Amino acid sequence: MKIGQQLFRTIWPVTDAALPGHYQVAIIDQTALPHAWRILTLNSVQQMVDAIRKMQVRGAPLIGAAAAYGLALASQQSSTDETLQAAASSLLASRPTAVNLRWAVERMMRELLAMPEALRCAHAWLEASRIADEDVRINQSIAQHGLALLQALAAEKPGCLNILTHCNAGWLATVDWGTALAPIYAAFDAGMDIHVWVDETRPRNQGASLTAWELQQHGVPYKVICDNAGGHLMQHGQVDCVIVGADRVSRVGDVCNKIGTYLKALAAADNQVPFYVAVPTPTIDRQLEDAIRDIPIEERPADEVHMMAGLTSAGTVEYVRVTPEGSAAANPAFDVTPARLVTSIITEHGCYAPKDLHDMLQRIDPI
Ligand SMILES: CSC[C@H]1O[C@H](OP(=O)(O)O)[C@H](O)[C@@H]1O
Repeated sequence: MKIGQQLFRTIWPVTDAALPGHYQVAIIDQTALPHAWRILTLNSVQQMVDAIRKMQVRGAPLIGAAAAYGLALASQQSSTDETLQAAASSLLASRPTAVNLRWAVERMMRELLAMPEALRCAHAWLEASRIADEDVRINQSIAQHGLALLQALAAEKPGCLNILTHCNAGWLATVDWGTALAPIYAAFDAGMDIHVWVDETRPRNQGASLTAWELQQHGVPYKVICDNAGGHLMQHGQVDCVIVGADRVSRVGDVCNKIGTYLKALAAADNQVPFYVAVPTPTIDRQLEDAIRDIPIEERPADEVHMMAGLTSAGTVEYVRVTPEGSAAANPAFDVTPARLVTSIITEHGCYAPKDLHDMLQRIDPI
């Protein structure tokens, strides 16, 4: 994505000046946005695990690519089965919900363990870059399929198309272009009259801090709203559709996404507002039977509920407590929206009603 005069992805390999022939991995530190732009260079799989766990790098497709690069960093130290297995286990344990991370680790390990140790390091960097490049192509395709949906909605109503989105499923959550925001960028770039309601998305505020920043950088009109305002706006005809991302989707179209998505889907159903989910096929878990029962929902630290970060008048970022000392807090990071509440799933292969997703999956080869 273009930031100022420069094109960026969210993750990329850089040559290690101190070690010719070695690479580091550069990421945008998403915990610094929107108040600071900070690039981190990672030198080891442990540093990648820490960055994923701290959500310096986040978003289902992006943590898949990050895990792939994490294995490339590990193979730079040693390419033995033991080293790679240990690295894979650490990466898988970093965040349990987004299936992309498991998908990327399994794909990398299938490739690497099948070849001689001497060839593994070079191939790891190549395969990680392939995963990153595929993500970009997938999201560009999601953008076009989603654009057609938005154009069909706009054809039915005069004036501005109001789209609500939850959390951040923009280019920051992927290698580039995003998933839920990809059709929005495509619509804006095509000259459509659109406006985006941006759910702040407590407790980490990925909407208020990341989606708002992305849309501002691109010039897309938006308003940040508190998470509880969406239902009211839908009741008053101010939302023409909802588009969200996903962290794991079952083959029948149950959607696991950031906490609060389910409540938006309920409000959308109650107000006949189309509810779209943008899903690259690596986010679909073909083995998943019962999403509510079987998807591991990450429980994140209680401090994410107790504390909030903000910019002081002096221009420094400080954390403040918003709950009484000694309070307990629960912090499930995701919830599951049943397929019955999903209007259409936007994939790189086209848009599908949940009931048609399984047939599509039968026709395409997993990547
Ligand atoms: C296209 S990103 C999908 C998904 O990932 C985000 O989770 P997190 O910010 O915790 O990494 C969020 O649920 C997005 O909708």
